[in-house]
Amino acid sequence: MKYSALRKAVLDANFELYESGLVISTFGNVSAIDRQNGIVAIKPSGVSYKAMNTSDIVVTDLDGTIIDGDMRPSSDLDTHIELYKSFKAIGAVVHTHSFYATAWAQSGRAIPAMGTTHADYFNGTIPVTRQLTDAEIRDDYVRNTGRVIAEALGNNDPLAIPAALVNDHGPFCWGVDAADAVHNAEMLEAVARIAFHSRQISQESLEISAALLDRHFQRKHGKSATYGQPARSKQV
Ligand SMILES: O=C(CO)[C@@H](O)[C@H](O)COP(=O)(O)O
Repeated sequence: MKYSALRKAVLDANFELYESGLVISTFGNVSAIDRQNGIVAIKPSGVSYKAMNTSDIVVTDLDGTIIDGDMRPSSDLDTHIELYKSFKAIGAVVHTHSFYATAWAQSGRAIPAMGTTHADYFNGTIPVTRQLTDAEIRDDYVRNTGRVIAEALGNNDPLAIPAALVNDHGPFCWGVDAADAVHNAEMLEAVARIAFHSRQISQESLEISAALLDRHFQRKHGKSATYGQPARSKQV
């Protein structure tokens, strides 16, 4: 089978996503990009995770044209492709409807860095996008979803804040490869849950100091990492 290594990595990441409990039914999807060959491998649309196998993973070019595979690619393909074009350092994209992150997204609220758990994985506020206009929903909706994510990240390093909450919809995460992107989706859901309950307890919006944010993020992902952690921003 062609593109078997990329397909297998994407299949395994989709299985991990399902086993993590971040998705139910056919919600969500994982893709990865091979930038050298200009191809994307993505979950097929509407297929049960339990029934998926390597040959079901659909391979497209960066225009979204299917180059190998018998099934329809995920309905979110154009969002994934838009993120690959906007964020050159990422190697994979994950979309979920995980409960807490989706609740923050549907509420139109960004998740501020309320504590060190957040700071360990996200170097600042996890942004929420603006709502799409009726025209953006009518024309090129899926690609426009990717555009408002890139807009919400602004000048932030996408590997330092590897997630965004799409208003009215749900979270998109990314990483250097499919396993990293799924891990970031798991960390996002944990942070979203802690943030929800922290705000319920405190009845106000909390935010840690820039010094504490930087200390925690840098010690896990910065150049001075002492734990031998791979630098998250390795190029793909
Ligand atoms: O966001 C949505 C639906 O709201 C989609 O992500 C579905 O959750 C999964 O669609 P497929 O990947 O099966 O096409």
